[in-house]
Amino acid sequence: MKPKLASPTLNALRPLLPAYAGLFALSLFLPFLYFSAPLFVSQIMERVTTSRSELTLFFLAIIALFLLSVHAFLEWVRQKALRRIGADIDQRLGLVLFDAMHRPRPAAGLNASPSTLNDFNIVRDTLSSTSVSAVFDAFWSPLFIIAMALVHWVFGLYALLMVVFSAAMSLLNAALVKNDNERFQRMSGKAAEFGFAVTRNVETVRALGMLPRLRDRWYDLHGRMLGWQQAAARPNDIIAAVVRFVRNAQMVLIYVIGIILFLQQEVSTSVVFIAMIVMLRAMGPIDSLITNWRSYAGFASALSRVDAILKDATQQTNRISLPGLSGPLVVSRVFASAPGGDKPILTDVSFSVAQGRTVGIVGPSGAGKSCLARVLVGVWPPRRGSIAIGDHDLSHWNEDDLGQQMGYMPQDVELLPGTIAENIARFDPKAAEDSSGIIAAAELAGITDLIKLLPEGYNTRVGPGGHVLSGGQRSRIALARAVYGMPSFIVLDEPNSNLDALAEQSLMTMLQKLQAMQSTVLIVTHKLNILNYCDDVLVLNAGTVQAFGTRDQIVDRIPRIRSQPNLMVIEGSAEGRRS
Ligand SMILES: Nc1ncnc2c1ncn2[C@@H]1O[C@H](COP(=O)(O)OP(=O)(O)OP(=O)(O)O)[C@@H](O)[C@H]1O
Repeated sequence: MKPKLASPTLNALRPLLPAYAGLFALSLFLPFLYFSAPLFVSQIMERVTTSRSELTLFFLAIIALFLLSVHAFLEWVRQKALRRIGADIDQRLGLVLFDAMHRPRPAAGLNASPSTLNDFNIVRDTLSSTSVSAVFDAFWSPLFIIAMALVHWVFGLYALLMVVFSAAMSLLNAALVKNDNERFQRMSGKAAEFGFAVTRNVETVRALGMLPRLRDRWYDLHGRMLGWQQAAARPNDIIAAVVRFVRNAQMVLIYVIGIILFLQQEVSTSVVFIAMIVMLRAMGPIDSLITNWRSYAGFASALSRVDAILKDATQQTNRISLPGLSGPLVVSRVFASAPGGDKPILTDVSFSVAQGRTVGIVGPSGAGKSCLARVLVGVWPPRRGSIAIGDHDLSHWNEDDLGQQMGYMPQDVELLPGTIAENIARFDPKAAEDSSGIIAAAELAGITDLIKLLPEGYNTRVGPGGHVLSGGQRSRIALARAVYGMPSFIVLDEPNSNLDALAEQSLMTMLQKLQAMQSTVLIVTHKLNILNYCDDVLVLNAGTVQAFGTRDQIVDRIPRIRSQPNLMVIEGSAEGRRS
């Protein structure tokens, strides 16, 4: 069995090893071809200048041009291979990463940021760019040193000393800038996220006169980021200057060594010339590794962030797809907190709902109602306890299959970039051929009149650059999206908070139709009129079930529910709670 690498990203790219091996083999020929031009010059100096033969010059030129064209061709093949490797990396990891970014991960929650895709671009580009060929070329530096030693051992020793010096400088540089560079990367992410949050909330920011303060705060983060970048660059600049000086000086020194050897009649002048060229070739790749340290450091930190996202990515694909959702909902002893958080939000929540019943979930702000809604639809996995529909625990389902059989409307509705039809159909490509499901969902949600008023009806585009919908219009389209496919299990989180009286009436009609269709519906609400359309009521307070029972039982037992339009704290025992 092949040993597993610590990096899940590199593990996933293992099948590309033969491609890299091919690239390495190709890189094997290139160093030899580097010698074409210097050999041509030395041959001219040795043969043509003494024989004065133009024919020799002509043949030497033909050979040199042929070798140079082979060199150019192999370089082109190498670039093409690298580009193909880049496309392959994208194919292998692009979808997996996008998927993993949007799934909850037990250890870290859902904390992928928009810059994660940028990190992936850095990883892909580095692994398919000249950064790779530079490493391969550097691998051949010892060959050049041997070549120099074959010419004369003094040249070999000198080249070896130079390579060791440059490598030591490179390692020293990496060690000196490591911490500052990591701080720079972290601060760069923070500044970008802060700027992104301000851009997203620009209207509130301007309306409340917050722009100057937020600008200053962003500039503070930005300034700190630049500070760490400069701190990381400082040792690098000094080392780069030293390396540059040594690089320039080494040409002088090799000439001095060469001429001394020439004076001692140990080598010819053309050999000194070749030694100088070979020296350049030996040092070139190592110099470029040192100069490119920033891109290698950027690659390492981008790789570690992509690795963190991919670590738990395999869990989802292992789950099986189960048959359709049907049967009672049984929530038993559920404890939950936000993904990646420790603070308990739901504590020991248990209740069961027979199929086809409509349950109103009420309770004061911060009681955990939205958290319960998220747990019920599986986007927040419970810490402990189980949620089952029929005979199946929801945690055993494949998340995507489960989602397609459920309806969910979140508290803050945001539609995705696309048409109204695509949003209602949850971007199901089959809906483009058969729109009956979209129309049925729109009719059930009572939004056909609303759609008729839109500039291009179902084909109206929403999202950046598209038609701007009002909050109420968005909520109503999200309702149609929730009932698309006539799911038998639906969770609606404050569906009527943005609705006018007419739209609220459509919602009530929809609830009645869903009851007739035997769909189980759970509605989080602050507006108590909706309870008239519920069979059961669950009262949540401070993350625990305070009361659960039939509507009449609960509403009669807690008179304050009726009298308070905005339910604050509901008093009463948890009697009548089913578990
Ligand atoms: N994404 C989150 N990360 C961490 N904590 C969260 C998150 N969302 C909610 N909480 C916390 O969970 C608790 C319950 O929040 P929740 O949104 O479920 O309340 P709610 O009953 O729906 O309130 P409201 O009626 O105001 O919508 C709150 O204390 C909140 O701070």
